[in-house]
Amino acid sequence: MSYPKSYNDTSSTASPTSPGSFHTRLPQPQSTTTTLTADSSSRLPGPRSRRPSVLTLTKSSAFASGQEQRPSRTRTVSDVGRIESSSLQRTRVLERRAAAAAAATAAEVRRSLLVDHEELETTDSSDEEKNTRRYRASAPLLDAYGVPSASGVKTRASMGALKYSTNNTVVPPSDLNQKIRVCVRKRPMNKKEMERSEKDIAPLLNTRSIQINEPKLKLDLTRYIEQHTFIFDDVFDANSKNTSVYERTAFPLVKYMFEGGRATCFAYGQTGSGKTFTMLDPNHGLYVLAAKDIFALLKKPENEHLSAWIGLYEIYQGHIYDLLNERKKIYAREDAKRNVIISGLREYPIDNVGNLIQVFEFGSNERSTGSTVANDSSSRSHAVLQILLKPKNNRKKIYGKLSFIDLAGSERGADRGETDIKTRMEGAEINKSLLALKECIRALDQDKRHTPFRQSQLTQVLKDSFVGKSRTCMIATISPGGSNSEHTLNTLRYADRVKELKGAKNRRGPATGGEEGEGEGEGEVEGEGDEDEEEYAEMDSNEEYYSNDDSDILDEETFNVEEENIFDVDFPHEQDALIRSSAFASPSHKLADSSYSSLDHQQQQHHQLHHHHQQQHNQPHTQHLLQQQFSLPSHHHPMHLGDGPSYTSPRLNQWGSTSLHTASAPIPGIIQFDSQQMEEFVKFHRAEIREATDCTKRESKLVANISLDLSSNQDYEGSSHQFQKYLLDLDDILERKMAAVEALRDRISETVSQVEL
Ligand SMILES: Nc1ncnc2c1ncn2[C@@H]1O[C@H](COP(=O)(O)OP(=O)(O)OP(=O)(O)O)[C@@H](O)[C@H]1O
Repeated sequence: MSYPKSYNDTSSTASPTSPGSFHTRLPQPQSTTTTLTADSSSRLPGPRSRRPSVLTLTKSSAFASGQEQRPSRTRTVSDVGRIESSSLQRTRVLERRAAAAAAATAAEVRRSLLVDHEELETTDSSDEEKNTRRYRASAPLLDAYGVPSASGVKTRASMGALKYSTNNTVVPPSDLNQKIRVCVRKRPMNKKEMERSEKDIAPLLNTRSIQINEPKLKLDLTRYIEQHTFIFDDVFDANSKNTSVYERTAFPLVKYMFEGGRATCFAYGQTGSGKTFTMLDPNHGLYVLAAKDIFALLKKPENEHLSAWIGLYEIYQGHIYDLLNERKKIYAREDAKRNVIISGLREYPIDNVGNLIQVFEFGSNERSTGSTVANDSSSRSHAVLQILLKPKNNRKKIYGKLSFIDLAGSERGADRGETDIKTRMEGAEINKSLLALKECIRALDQDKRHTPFRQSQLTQVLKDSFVGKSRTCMIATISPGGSNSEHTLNTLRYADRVKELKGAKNRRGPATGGEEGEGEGEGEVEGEGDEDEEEYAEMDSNEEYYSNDDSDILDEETFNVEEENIFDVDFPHEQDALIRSSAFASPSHKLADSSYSSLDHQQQQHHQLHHHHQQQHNQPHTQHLLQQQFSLPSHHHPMHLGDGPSYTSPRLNQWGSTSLHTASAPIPGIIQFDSQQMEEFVKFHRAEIREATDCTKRESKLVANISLDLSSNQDYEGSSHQFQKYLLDLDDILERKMAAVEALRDRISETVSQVEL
């Protein structure tokens, strides 16, 4: 097992068993202390002295070498007590100093781990000996409990970055009323794993953090362990019962449902990691425990007007099938108030747990399962059990809703042992929908204006669990065995990405409502159109924007397609100004299209930039024009500001005092750009960056999709067709990108040509 560098550093100076190791762990003084003697040590002021270890060594070595020149005196009986008490005192002083020094060292370690990111980053790659994963510099600052402080979150804070400090620390329980909670459940070792004598690689550090000891192999085939530590809202150990998992996951959602909310509890994880066991086990799955509470709550006088209904369906290969109605194919649609309705879904009124279990068991026999390497009865579909609360006098109205989702396994096709096309297609579809789900949760947690519900059937049917008055609890299930380490890490990273965005949200300031996460435009009552709903419609017409991705293929670390663009964030007003600007639409670049004003801004920009591209052959080449314009003696060239007088630098006037040059006092050879001209150029440049960035995003999605298609499509003709389409799309994107760059270059020449030298 390896430890973070700083830990090693602090403990490596002496073997724990060596004499004086207690002292030698203390920070060493800069200078040597050979002049110190035992006598002088006792005169040292306590708090400032940090030299006991050296003192001890110095003293003994001095005695040993006979250099000590103290006058000898015979010990008397009266000395005994004095000596003992002084040595006791000295021991106490040393202990106090050691404790203070250890605390200082720990603080130093903590600081170096959490604050000095640069140092961490640089040691990361080189420090192979430590074999401990370093995390991104975006790690949040931690409070005393190792929990990120809201103010300290710098960027997209990875909860996984909370490291090292969590070991054996008591952490406060997380808030049960958060809009999104992410928990982890570890299952016990199964028979096969025990037979293989696999090690448990996922020890819990406390109730909220878990460590993964990933077995790795160096190039020279030496084995080593890489440690990863994650923090979540709750982490449940292998011996946790479903009841304790329920208390902190689904139970708060049940209460919320009775407040009129829509809630979703879903399990995500590798095949065989315990999703079905956790969610839908007929004896003690969370849905059974929830049902008990729901029926108990329904008996309360204040809920007498409500009744419970259940529906059970699966999403398989992008289609929805009613499991309580002979797998009839059904469809998701929206009602007039934009509530998601599973049209044709058979719902059963239920008033006791026995009935519920009976109905559920009947339905789950219909579910699509298959055998995988890891699980003999693996779910090949997402199963959704929805419990609706409806007013007794109005069956059509939904008061509250709780969905339990048992997702299909999250691992890669190859790992599922998918050999035939059907199974591979299933796997591809599963991966797409899981990525879509993650994107929706992210968008939800960030209160993004657009949530990509249309990306998959899964997110589409869950839309109303995401918008408005909604809450979500994700339970990431993991297997503890070493053979699953890669999947376990993938699962935890997926969960971590969902969780980490809470940091981004918190950074924008606390919620203003009574409950956490409900202050930002939430709390709408059932059926009321909210902002998200309106935007949902808006995004419907723009499906192209949300192409499908596959989490195994799209490298999100490298390119996060949902990341905010700093250029949009910092200067949101500029785009409008740019479009309205007459300078932007200069005669040569105005759109001939009469529908110009009805195009959205992005399209307008695209058209303008594209138009530039088409016109480039009629225009003098930028470089040529620049050469013409800037064909000045070198000391007058604007690129050689150091050689000539600086436009803004202070200059001595005739009386020897300094004066600033202004535009009204032109300097020979320096182009006098109009301030408006400069501003507009910068805006244009920003537009070009946006366009290029958008193109790059599209490229990234395109390559993700083709990778997915190629890996899941075994039909040669189909693949060629997909590939051809990919090439055409790529060509379009590249043309747009080049048009943007060319337009910018044209703009440079245009700007330069408009000024007088
Ligand atoms: N916490 C647990 N305690 C005891 N047994 C468990 C636990 N979790 C899972 N198991 C057992 O592990 C096996 C696999 O679990 P389960 O079928 O729930 O996995 P899964 O994640 O739903 O798999 P798939 O994605 O393939 O459907 C089952 O036999 C189940 O009883």
